Amino acid sequence: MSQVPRSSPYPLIEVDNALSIALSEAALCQVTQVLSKEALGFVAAEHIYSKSPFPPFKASLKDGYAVRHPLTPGIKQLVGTVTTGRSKELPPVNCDQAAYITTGAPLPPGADSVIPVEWTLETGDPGFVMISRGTQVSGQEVRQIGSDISQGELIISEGSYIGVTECALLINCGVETVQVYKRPKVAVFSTGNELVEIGSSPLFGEVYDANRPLIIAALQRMNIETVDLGIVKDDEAHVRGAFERALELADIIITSGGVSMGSHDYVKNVLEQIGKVHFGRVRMKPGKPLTFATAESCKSRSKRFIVGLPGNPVSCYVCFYLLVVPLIRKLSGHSKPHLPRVQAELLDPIRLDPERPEYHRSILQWDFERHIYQAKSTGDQSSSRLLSATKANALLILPSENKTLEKGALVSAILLECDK
Ligand SMILES: Nc1nc2c(c(=O)[nH]1)N[C@H]1C(S)=C(S)[C@@H](COP(=O)(O)OP(=O)(O)OC[C@H]3O[C@@H](n4cnc5c(N)ncnc54)[C@H](O)[C@@H]3O)O[C@H]1N2
Ligand code: MOO
Repeated sequence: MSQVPRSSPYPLIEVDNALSIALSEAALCQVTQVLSKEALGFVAAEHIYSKSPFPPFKASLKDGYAVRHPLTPGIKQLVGTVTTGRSKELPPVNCDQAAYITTGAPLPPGADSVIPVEWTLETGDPGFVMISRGTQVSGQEVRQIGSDISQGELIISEGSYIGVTECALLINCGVETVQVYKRPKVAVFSTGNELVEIGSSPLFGEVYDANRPLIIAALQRMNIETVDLGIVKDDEAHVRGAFERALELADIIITSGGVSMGSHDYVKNVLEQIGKVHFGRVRMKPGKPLTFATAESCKSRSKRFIVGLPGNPVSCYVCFYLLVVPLIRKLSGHSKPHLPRVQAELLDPIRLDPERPEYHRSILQWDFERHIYQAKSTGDQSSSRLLSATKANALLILPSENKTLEKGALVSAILLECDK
């Protein structure tokens, strides 16, 4: 035990500094081509332009009668019917004629305007219609070609996230395939002699490995491919072996546990041997021993990013959203790697930590009368109490000060589980 270091060799750096170090190390991944209908969750690696105008033809905005402006009220001869889809060709509509048309159908030749059915009456003769109000302008109730999106218009910029509406937009504009950034692949392992898998019975001193399932679930939610490397024993050879394997398998390696000052905390030592540790302590609560390193794979000589998350489950969770999520977003091509932040009003007084800024788990709710977010604490913030994270949708960023923030105080909050 006398060999245990009494102080950490790693300077305690500020959170913003830690984030900028990690993000400046992260270079963009490679580009790949995917089908637009399968592009959900990727980031565009090119500016994308519309292949066709939308609408691609002059389309009726109403169910009614296609006519030619100027049209005065009166009885008009019906030349046919145009519905959506491929209608049979009609003779050109002249000034005294009309064609029945449904919403979204293409205007027949000669017609430039539409009279809604509400402005018409039946005549008793199916070959004629009574128009009670004439046209005011040419093009009334008509969507012009390209009026929504013109051909060649920029629809998605490079670096933008492709969400549900962007996928639909690509298809709307005839774009079949897109260039996107490849998402990084992530290997995950937990370290700890005390850890057992759920399904086995823990003996005295053992606990279930909750962090690995937490990290893997959060990665799956982000559509990130994961490699599960299981639980690794707290000894140098096993930890080193796990890192060496992981370096060949994934772009990012995330571990939990073994990063503080204990006699069995080997993660930092091993990282010093296989790569470069950029930081090993961050002034934040929870998550002080958060560690970030880079290394190279032996075979491909590719740069790998390694995040050693602290073992306490809530510290692991907070550090995942604070550092790992922006890192993955940056490596996935996001032009804005950070999760969005909003301002919120405290619903309860909170005692601040005088030494470390706290990332306080909170439930944000919208106040419909005052149009602001209100933040409700999830209670006891112990770094082992996962209950403090279960209902949280935000992390309040509380400054380090020796005082209590009163109810009603305004604080910044990081929104969790946001894709865009
Ligand atoms: N002398 C000091 N001791 C500690 C310091 C310090 O600065 N000086 N920092 C403390 C802080 S802050 C944290 S956070 C923890 C983090 O330590 P480790 O990353 O080394 O984590 P472990 O010691 O391996 O485990 C801590 C705790 O978490 C439980 N754990 C670990 N892994 C898992 C898992 N996968 N699933 C569920 N629970 C897990 C473990 O059983 C321990 O109870 O260090 C403090 N110590
Ligand atoms: O920083 Mo540790 O994460 O407080 O428990």
